[in-house]
This record gives sequence, structure tokens and C-alpha cells, in this order.
Amino acid sequence: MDDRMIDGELQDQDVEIEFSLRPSTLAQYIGQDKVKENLTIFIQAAKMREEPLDHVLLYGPPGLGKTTLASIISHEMGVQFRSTSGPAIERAGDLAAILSSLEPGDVLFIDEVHRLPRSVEEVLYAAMEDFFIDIVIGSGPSARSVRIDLPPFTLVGATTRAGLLSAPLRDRFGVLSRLEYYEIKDLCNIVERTADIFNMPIASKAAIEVARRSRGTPRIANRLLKRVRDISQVKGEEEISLESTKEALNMLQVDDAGLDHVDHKLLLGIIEGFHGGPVGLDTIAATIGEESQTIEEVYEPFLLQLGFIQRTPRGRVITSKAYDHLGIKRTGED
Ligand SMILES: Nc1ncnc2c1ncn2[C@@H]1O[C@H](COP(=O)(O)OP(=O)(O)OP(=O)(O)O)[C@@H](O)[C@H]1O
Ligand SMILES: [Mg+2]
Repeated sequence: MDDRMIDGELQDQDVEIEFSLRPSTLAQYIGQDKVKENLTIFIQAAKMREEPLDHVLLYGPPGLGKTTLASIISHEMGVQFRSTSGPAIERAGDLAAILSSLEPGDVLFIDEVHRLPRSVEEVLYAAMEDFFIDIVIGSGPSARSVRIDLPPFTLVGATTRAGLLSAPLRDRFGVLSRLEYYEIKDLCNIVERTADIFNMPIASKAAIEVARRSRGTPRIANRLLKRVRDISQVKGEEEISLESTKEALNMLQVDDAGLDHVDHKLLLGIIEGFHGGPVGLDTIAATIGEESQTIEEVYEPFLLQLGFIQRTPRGRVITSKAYDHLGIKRTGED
């Protein structure tokens, strides 16, 4: 499928801007107040004890700021940031090489931590708990196990799929922080901050408009703003106006609630095919020609969050809020 403008996953078009937009301190990190409050206390306490911070697990949908927060943690602790990902560590030896090159207190960031191979994960347990690893050298009768002591470090794990994390791994994180979709006012601040970095003033109504259509996700807000800026510049505006913002977003086919054609297809599929439900996930999948898992993990979360879809024991139901949004009258039962 094509890249969706309002997909929270990282796309090629985001790469060049993301680095320059990443806040580097907790104070610059907008929103997620509960997470920030906790981390501030834990970081302060760790610094007072002159110990590394407890291992931190950050989880939540793509584009909400997990990688950003991980690098902020290392910055606030005043230590190095080392970054890798679950699928990149194929063997226990790869992990041993990374861990033994750490300096005391360093932050090791493992993105997609739910995708660590099982054999690597098992080695990680002792590393996280007691800062050593046992690795087997050689094979057959001459194989022997060697213990390597590690500097104390902080593991920051990130995942969009906390449910896929094994219990023993999850239990070894001292701090579990769940990132939530952002409120409009926070997204608005993010949009204004980004516009500032782009050196392009934005009318506050225009910033609100971008925020409203960004599905609670900073990455999407920044991506939309970039397109809005293009239109505004072509029109020769000194300040991004509400008018060009609406024009750009309509051109991108992102509606007032941040929904695109894929969301519409899903909602309309249930409304037209099944009188709005309840209907089972697999039936929906077959009707609109998508995989159940994709619907459940990619399309549905934000629609659930908006209250446009409800999960019931008998299947998915389209709410009247969604009917209103689409401007469709409910037919059938009532
Ligand atoms: N709280 C925030 N304040 C300001 N900007 C933010 C914030 N959170 C995220 N961003 C911006 O959104 C972009 C995406 O954030 P980030 O890459 O950290 O998301 P992620 O949760 O790691 O995504 P993924 O699940 O795809 O790895 C960053 O470039 C950053 O500029
Ligand atoms: Mg990330």
C-alpha cells in the first residue's frame, strides 16, 4: 500500500527533518506530563545516588516520541547514547560486543525491543539484573562458558507492541512508561515550535488546524506542517494562514478529524456492508481486502481512540459519532 500521509510510522520524507526537530531536554519535550514528571524524579534520584538510572521501557504507538525521549534521558543523565534495535542484534555475541563497549552509566537504547531473538534476550536478563554476561565460546566438547563483567548501564527499550514482550524481560524494567496520543494543545505547541525552527511564522488558527488533523501524533503534525508550509510559501505568504493550511490538508485528503481514504474505506465498509455492525474483524478484513492484523494494529487504534469504532463481544460497531462525522444517517434498527 502507498505511504499514508497520516501514518505514524517513520517514512522517507520524515528522515531529513526529524533530526533537526528532536528536542534534547525534558523541558523542551512537549506534553506527556505524567511520563515527564516520573522521569524527572527518577533521573534526579539516580544522579543524587550517583548511580545509573533504572532500566526504562517506553511503549506506545509509532511517532509519539519514544526515540526522542530515550535520547533525552541520556542527555539529562549526562551520559553517552548508544542506539540499536531488536532485529539488528542477531546473536548473543553481537549483544556482548555492544555491552562490553559501554562506559559506566551509558544509555543503551534498543528500539523494537520486542523483536530481540530469544537467545539474545536470555543473555540480556543477567546483563540487566547483575551487569554480567555468560557467553559460550567454541562448540562441542571444547565449548566453555566465559563470564564478562559489564559496566553498570541503563537499558532504554522502546516498543509499539508491549503485549509481545515476554514477561521475564518486561519485569526487568524498573520504569514502565506508556506514551499516550497527544492532546490538541500539546500538538499545537509542537507545530508552533517546528514552524519556529523552519523560520516560518504560523497563524494560531492554522496551527490548531494542523494539530486537529494529526491523529495525536507529533510525527504526523510535523509531516503535515511541512506540506502546509510548501503551499504557503508558493502563495508568497509571510505567515502560514488558516486558508492555505486547509487547502493543503484538503489536497492531501486528510479530513477535519485526521482521517484519510483508508479510514473512510474501513468505516464505510462496515456501515454499507453490515449496517454499522456488530461485525467480526475477519469479516471486515475480507470485505475491504485488508489483513485482520493490519486493521487491528494500524487502522483501528486511532478510530477507537476517537470513539468512532467500538469493540464489543460480537464484533466492531460504528458509533453515532462516526455517522455524524461522515454525515451519514443511520438506517436499520432505529
Ligand atoms: N514531545 C515532543 N515534543 C516535540 N517534538 C516531539 C515530541 N515527541 C516527538 N516529537 C517529534 O516527533 C518526531 C517523532 O518522534 P520519535 O521518532 O521519537 O517517535 P517514536 O515514538 O520513536 O516513533 P517510532 O515508534 O516510529 O520509533 C521527532 O522527530 C520529534 O521531532
Ligand atoms: Mg523511534
